[in-house]
Amino acid sequence: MVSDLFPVTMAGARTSRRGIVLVGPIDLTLEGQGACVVIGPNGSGKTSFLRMLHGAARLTGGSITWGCPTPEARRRQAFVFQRPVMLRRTVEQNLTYPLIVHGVSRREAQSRARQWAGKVGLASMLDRQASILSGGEQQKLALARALITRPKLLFLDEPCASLDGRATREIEEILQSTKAEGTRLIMSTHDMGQARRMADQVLFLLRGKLHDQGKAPGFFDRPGTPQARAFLRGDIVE
Ligand SMILES: Nc1ncnc2c1ncn2[C@@H]1O[C@H](COP(=O)(O)OP(=O)(O)OP(=O)(O)O)[C@@H](O)[C@H]1O
Repeated sequence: MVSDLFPVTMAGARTSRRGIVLVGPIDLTLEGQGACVVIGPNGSGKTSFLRMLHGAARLTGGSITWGCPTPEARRRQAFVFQRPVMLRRTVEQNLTYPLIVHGVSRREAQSRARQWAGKVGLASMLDRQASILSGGEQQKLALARALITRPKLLFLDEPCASLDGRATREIEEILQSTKAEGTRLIMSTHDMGQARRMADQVLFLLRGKLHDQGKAPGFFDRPGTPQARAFLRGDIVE
């Protein structure tokens, strides 16, 4: 039996760089369902929070405890960055690569690559160089490349930054069906429309601390702190 990743518990968790705390200490337990959306002003620590939880930023204090051993938890997570890094290869090769690295046969990898390219609307672009795709197409490829490994948890850092309305909607549709299939999403966004559309749970970061949190949609109507209220109104919060 495969044990569950969740709940994950952060106890005094923090990450620092050259002695400066980027985010933390954070005390928080996350359960395994739905989309958790991380919001907050620029520099409040959203990216650092995601990276710390994923293990991409070193924990410099406190602990993070998964429902299963940490190496197993990390194997079952994927991370989509704000500016996806593409292999200088075709769309198909970008999709087959993570599978082949995990020991999947080339034939099986190609079949799954075609299936995933179809799911994200890139079926006609399999032979195209990934580097010449548009921003929206690259972000869809990055999503498919993350999802093709069937992660239980997907981190997304501003997945729709600099995308237009249509590309944003397409990405959100993929994320909604990913969520419906049981993958936990933890994502940051500056787009409060997107936060409202996507969130089951909201974390509001301010100056590297978890300042407020709540379930959606209630959080958006009744944030618990004046700072969260001001941020949601669009006021400058520092
Ligand atoms: N590698 C690093 N070295 C030093 N400081 C860093 C590093 N990465 C982030 N920081 C600092 O940590 C703080 C939090 O940054 P982070 O990128 O996590 O915030 P954010 O909420 O994601 O910001 P944004 O909304 O602008 O993307 C900022 O003050 C940033 O300058």
